Amino acid sequence: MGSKDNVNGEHDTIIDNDVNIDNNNNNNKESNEINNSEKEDNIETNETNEVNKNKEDTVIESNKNTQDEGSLGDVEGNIKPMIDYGKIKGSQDVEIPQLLIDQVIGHEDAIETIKKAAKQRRNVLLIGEPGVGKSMLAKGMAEMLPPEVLQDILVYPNPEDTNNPIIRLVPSGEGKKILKSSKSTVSNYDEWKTIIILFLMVGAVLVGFYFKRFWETAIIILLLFLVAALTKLPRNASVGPKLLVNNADKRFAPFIDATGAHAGALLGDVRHDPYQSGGLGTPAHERVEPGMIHKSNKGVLYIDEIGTMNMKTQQELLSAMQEKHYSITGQSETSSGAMVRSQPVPCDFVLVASGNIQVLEGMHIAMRSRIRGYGYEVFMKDYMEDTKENREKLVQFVAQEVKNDGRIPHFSSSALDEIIMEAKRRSGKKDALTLRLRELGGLIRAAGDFAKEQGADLVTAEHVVESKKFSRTLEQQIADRSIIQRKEYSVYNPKGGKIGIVNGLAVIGDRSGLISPIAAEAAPAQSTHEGKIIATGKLGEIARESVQNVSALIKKHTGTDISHYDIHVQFLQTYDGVEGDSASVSIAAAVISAIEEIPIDQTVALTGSLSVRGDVMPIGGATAKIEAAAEAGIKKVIIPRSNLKDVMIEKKYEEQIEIIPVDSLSEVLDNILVGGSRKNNLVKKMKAIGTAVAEKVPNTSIKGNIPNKSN
Ligand SMILES: Nc1ncnc2c1ncn2[C@@H]1O[C@H](COP(=O)(O)OP(=O)(O)OP(=O)(O)O)[C@@H](O)[C@H]1O
Repeated sequence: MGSKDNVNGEHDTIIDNDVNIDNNNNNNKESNEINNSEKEDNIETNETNEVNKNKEDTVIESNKNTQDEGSLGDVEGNIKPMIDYGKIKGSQDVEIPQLLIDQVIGHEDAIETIKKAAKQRRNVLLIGEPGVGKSMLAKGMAEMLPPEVLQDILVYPNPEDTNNPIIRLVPSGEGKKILKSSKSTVSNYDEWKTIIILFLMVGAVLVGFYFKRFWETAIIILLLFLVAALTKLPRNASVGPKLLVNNADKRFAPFIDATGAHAGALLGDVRHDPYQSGGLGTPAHERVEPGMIHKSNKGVLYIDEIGTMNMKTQQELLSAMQEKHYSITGQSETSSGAMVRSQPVPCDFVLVASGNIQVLEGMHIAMRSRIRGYGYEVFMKDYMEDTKENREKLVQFVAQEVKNDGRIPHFSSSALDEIIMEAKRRSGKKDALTLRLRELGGLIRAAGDFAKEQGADLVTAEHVVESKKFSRTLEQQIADRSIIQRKEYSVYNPKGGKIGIVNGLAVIGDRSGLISPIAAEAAPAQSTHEGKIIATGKLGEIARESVQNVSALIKKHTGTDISHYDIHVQFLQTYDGVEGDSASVSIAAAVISAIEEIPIDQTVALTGSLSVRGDVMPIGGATAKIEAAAEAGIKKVIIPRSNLKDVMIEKKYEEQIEIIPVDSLSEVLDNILVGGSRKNNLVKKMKAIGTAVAEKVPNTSIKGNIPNKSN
């Protein structure tokens, strides 16, 4: 991009790269090589210079902007730390708060709500992107619930009805003691029984020998043996309770993650016992298994993606929440466990449900209403403001991640700077830092692993930068490969000018840019009434819409009625899932180029969403798109002006690509079409579209162009 050069006044203006194509050759639809000659039609010279001067202003401004926000260095090249580290040399010097809730970064409002909910034992629904800290908040909430109210739950045999085991609650820690004493009672009884029988057997042998009555002695011994064996069998009456929930020695209220749990694990179950008939099997109470709702009694039950849980289970969960106790029974109807139903087991938990916004669709309507009525709903942020305090919090986050991982070295201040910078880039916004911290944690671990591999004691900025290369997401890897493939098969070629072909830009996944060439062809309509827009593939709808949007503008300002044409639009080698709205400006440019037979500069790539008025509206993923264009060898990239503040390209791309922010379609055409008077005539006419926008944004290149009323 040459940002520093430009700031220092040594900017390469786009005049240098501007190209002229002989107007007389414009009827020829074949590719035209761009030449760097200064041949301009005299009539157009003054205006072109004006346009180019304005372009310079615009480019300088854009580069300044990315310089300010996207670089660690200042204009002189001095490295400016992201925060004032003071005495802190690295993450090893950063204090980590004791409580988990204080380790959660960037969700002040959500933390406030969680604290309130913990105090009043309210349910909470957390909605947000993956990896922003939802389960961390839920765990933090459990730490805030009072542990002194915890109870142990025991299940006893019911002598009156063996299929209805008895439930008993005792203060936490008592359960273990009861179990121990009942076990020792049983074992003492067994020991005494064995000693007495042995004693009787020895006595019988001695008496038998003394009186020489061997047959009688043998029979007595056999009988004693039988008695011993039979008294072992019916254990039911003598065995003690089973400890269902043990909260002994717990410092905090339980946090149970029931994400993806099936009904048995969630609600409790009674195990099947094939030998239970005839009283020979395991007693019913010993087969009772607690559910997560019981284990989380007096604590937090956390369920991520609650909408994926089946409705029946959600309904049961709801009744457990309402009643605060739930009897345990066998979940499988065909199992002997289904005959058993325990007395109600307490399950007084606080529910923290979470997921992304789609999760609401699968959520039981009464469950949502219950949370709303007896709790709070929180929409989590995925970025926080880029302030000094928040940067410091990110440093704390790095220290936490290093400590939690336990296998990587600490981060030096330069590495911390690099992480803050990456958080900025990943937010996709100028004044923001990402809160998708699980993924940022991935980069921290990758950089740590790399530093360790290199035998370093501290992670440095270089380690972070290097590790970004091998910790690329799948989408980034797909995008990289597609760039190579497309280059190999000449799907696009960043050279010269071509009629009807434009280098569009798209995003796959979260933040991976992709060159998406679009081809348009215009032929006189076959139908006598009206031309057709023929667009293929998944993005056909967007193509049609885009051409329709632009048709009124073209007719009004160029006099060309596109309904006299059949227009074909094709996305060359486009992947499924490429988001398409940002292609609308590109499609419009390709169609205008095809109709007007003016070539498009292939060294330029383009992104933007087009309004019916011809305004270029903001799009997502500006940074990723610009970086993809630079990777693909593109020299200039046109983006909506309103996206300029979001641009934070990596330093290595800054020298490679020039960013041209625009407001209107006419500016797009001005920057992307090549040619002399033909192009200039068209742009001049199209300028009329942008006038309204120019009034709003005075520093655009539209200055001085008056709408041509004659058109
Ligand atoms: N706001 C945050 N503050 C501190 N650490 C965070 C934050 N968000 C995420 N992390 C880190 O990322 C890890 C994963 O976060 P967590 O499991 O809470 O995300 P989540 O929103 O529940 O994700 P998912 O919906 O995919 O389960 C945490 O253990 C922590 O290391």
